[in-house]
Amino acid sequence: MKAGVIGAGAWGTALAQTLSSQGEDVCLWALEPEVVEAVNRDHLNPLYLPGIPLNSSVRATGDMADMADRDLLLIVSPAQHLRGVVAGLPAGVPLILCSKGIEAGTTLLMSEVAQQAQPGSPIAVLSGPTFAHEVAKGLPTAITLACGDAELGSRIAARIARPAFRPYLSDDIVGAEIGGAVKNVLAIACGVAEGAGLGLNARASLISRGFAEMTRFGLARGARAETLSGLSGLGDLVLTCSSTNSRNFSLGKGLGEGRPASELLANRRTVAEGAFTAPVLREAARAAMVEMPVVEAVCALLEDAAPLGQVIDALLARPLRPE
Ligand SMILES: NC(=O)c1ccc[n+]([C@@H]2O[C@H](COP(=O)([O-])OP(=O)(O)OC[C@H]3O[C@@H](n4cnc5c(N)ncnc54)[C@H](O)[C@@H]3O)[C@@H](O)[C@H]2O)c1
Ligand SMILES: O=P(O)(O)OC[C@H](O)CO
Repeated sequence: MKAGVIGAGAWGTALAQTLSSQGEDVCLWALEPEVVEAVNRDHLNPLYLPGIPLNSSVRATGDMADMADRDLLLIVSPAQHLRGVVAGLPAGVPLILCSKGIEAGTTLLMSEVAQQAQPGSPIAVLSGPTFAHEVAKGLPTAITLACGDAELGSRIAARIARPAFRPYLSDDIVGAEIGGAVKNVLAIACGVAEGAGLGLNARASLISRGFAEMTRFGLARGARAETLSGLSGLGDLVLTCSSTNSRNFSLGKGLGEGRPASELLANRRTVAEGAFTAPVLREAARAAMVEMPVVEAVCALLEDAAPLGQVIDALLARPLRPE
């Protein structure tokens, strides 16, 4: 069993560590030569997953040609780079998409992008409440594995499951992807509430009303409600909206403290996907005639389109409506 992991950020490295824990031969592709060197020489990834000793069986490469002999590929690049990354892979190998986002310019989900970039490759989606450093330490984690082909999905679930890493199988790829993409934007909103000192009632309201937005949008794009209320939707929403361990929540916290988005996003090495997803989600929601006021508010703050107080007041002044 030879798996390839494409992308050696925090999540790709954590997945490589988890997979390699039970004899899987794992090759990790990294963009940065210093990451390749550190993984192979020191069994560490200080750039993206500092302080976690990696299994010596995790081998890193900077050469995509090394993926030619892999029979399973996990794609863990930032969402906006997924198309380019997938296009360079060998054809016909099952792809597990682990990135959370919607493609700018096309409003396509990652599975739709991957199908265009590698039309012959079977696709699954892995998404759920999974802080990378916790998974890498072997802490208990449950996650959704969505695959349209039930037999392939079962085989992949059995192959990636570990004693403390439990995939739950679904056939709703769209639902799993929409949960993961939308929760990042809502986590920015919850971070804003934290940074602006709006209190825990406000956070709970944002999670709950945000979930209503996620559900409206998901249903409009063909997702199933039970997927959105599962690990990859509500589960990940709760995780990401509750902790500064989340890059998206932290970004929002900075916005809530009054720091400009341009400063918070400049020169960052790690990815806060919600910042890229927010305007694309707004565009897709408007096209589908789905109201997403929390998402619209996050966009206004990211674009510095209105002062924080005005954005908060506008949300609070929306017409009263039934729940
Ligand atoms: N970190 C987590 O806990 C976690 C958990 C689940 C899912 N995810 C998702 O996984 C994806 C990757 O996130 P991460 O946390 O591993 O990344 P990260 O923030 O730790 O690292 C950034 C990654 O982007 C890569 N990158 C930068 N420029 C690139 C380019 N031009 N082409 C290809 N890759 C490029 C870097 O090499 C690095 O792998 C995101 O979509 C994220 O939402 C992350
Ligand atoms: O740090 P974040 O906000 O990118 O969240 C990481 C994962 O998506 C949590 O499931």
